[in-house]
Amino acid sequence: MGSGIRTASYGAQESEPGHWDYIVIGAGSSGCVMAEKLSADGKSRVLVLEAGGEDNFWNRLPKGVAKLVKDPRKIWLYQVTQPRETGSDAAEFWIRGKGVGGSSSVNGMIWSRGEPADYDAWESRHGATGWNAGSMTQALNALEDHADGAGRFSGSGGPVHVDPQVHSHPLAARMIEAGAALGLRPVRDLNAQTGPRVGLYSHNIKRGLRQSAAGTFLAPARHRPNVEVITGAAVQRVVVADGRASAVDASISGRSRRFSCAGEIILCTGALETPLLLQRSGIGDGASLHRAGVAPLIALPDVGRHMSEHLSLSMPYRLRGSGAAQLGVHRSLTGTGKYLAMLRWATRRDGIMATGPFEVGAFDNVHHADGRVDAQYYLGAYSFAVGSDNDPVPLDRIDPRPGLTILGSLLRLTSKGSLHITGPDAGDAPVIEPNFLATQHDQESAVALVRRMRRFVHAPPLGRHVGTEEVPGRAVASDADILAAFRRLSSCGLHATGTCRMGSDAASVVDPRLRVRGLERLRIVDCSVIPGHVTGNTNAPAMALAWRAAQLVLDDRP
Ligand SMILES: Cc1cc2nc3c(=O)[nH]c(=O)nc-3n(C[C@H](O)[C@H](O)[C@H](O)COP(=O)(O)OP(=O)(O)OC[C@H]3O[C@@H](n4cnc5c(N)ncnc54)[C@H](O)[C@@H]3O)c2cc1C
Repeated sequence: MGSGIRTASYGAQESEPGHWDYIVIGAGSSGCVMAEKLSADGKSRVLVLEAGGEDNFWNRLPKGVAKLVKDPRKIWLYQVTQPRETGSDAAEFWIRGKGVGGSSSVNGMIWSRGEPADYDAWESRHGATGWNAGSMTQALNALEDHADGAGRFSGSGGPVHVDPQVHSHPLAARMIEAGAALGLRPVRDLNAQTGPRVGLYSHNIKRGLRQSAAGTFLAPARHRPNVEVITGAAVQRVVVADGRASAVDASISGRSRRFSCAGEIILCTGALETPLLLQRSGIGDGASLHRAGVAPLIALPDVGRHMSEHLSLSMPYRLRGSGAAQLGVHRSLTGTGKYLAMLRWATRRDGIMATGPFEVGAFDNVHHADGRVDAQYYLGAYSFAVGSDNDPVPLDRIDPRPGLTILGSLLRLTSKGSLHITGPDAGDAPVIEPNFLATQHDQESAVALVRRMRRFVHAPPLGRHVGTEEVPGRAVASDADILAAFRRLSSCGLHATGTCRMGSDAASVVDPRLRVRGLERLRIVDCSVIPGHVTGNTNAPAMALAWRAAQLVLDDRP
């Protein structure tokens, strides 16, 4: 093996018959939107290849998220290779949704649109021509069927039902008042405003059921005669011939199959998998590919670089005082209360089981000098059994005692991470280096966030109910101690972006029409192309990105 290049162990290749105009790889938030939009006029044949399986009951029950995030059939587990502290073990795992709907089928269902200034920066700072507040607002509005109707930042009649008031509880009003006491603007709909604000989260939940990308977009599309969806099809690599993407090799039930494409191949495998899939296909940094035993075909060194994440710390508190037991939702999430809550959901499709992990949310500025939002809070009226890993939301370990959780996320970190393959096979574990808290700015932001969360929970009228802080604990008080605790106990925000960033510069991985540079007929449409910050959750932006991208693809149809 003098060249150092290993041949991936795909076994014998069987060619699949079929003449596809588009092959969409990955049926997640963006992939399902692409499949629906590209097939809608019936003129193109669309094949969707998804590594995971079909939805089940737990995907549809909103609180089913507790089971899903522990089920290896429903999630991908990516082991982070870089330890949080020098000398400690690398023990962190990142999860992503697996199966139709992708991460939208296992996520917290918080519908968060990001801020218009985020999208304007994609265009003005990152060269993503055409991607700005105007075009993304248009796409987001088109997606929505908002319970309050159409507005400047809401749509009506679209496929995704958005409800700004899914579920409330006795502590929620006090949480919102505490945020207001801190200077955050109390709002009915967190998406209708920008800037520091507090309110109930909007959710993509309809009549008590999760609205995943699979149910909303793929289900109607797959009944069309021009659409085929194959689940259990893990794509190993894109085949490049004569300067264009011509086919994909997928493993199905242990057999390797080749699917040829007459038109375009569209990667929608998410911000972690898409750069790895490109690298396995020989697209990336030449030296790094060579080290991994893959023959370099297209030199694109930024594949797998510039990874942004939202870094989060979950802080559980005990509730105190005589009325504490009535305030929290712990009784509906544990013991017999849980069964009663399930019964209520089964008969009325409402209550605590009909919502995600957190009801109350807020956006804040904790450190950036420009005053724009750089932090997000998630508040729940329960706490959980604390483990050494400080699992952010272990919904299977709810503490039966009254509690409260505030989870804070840093949204505009300046540290960038990377990921790359170590071998040619999909089974070769990648190297993942988030590089969290590498800059002074990010370190100061982490300390500011913890101090601000403490002020939040102790602000009136919430403060009088709040007792012991369980993580990191009141003894952690100096800046140095808070930073050390944050480094050790924080978790990724499940919002990775930027690993195949779009831009107008030659070093960007895709151009603003999302075409991979250096070859024809390969596009990327998922969170990996997002070039700048999203100051909020990433499901709605991923769907909006695909909504607009599908139109770009159709505009280029021969
Ligand atoms: C547990 C969790 C909770 C979250 N909570 C929220 C929330 O409340 N609100 C919010 O807005 N965002 C949330 N997010 C983030 C959001 O859901 C994701 O950012 C978004 O869904 C990503 O969309 P995507 O299309 O880029 O990728 P995904 O939706 O992850 O889709 C990728 C798809 O590709 C498939 N795939 C991967 N590799 C292959 C392969 N080799 N071959 C074939 N198929 C493959 C996967 O199985 C998956 O179906 C959460 C994410 C997670 C994981």
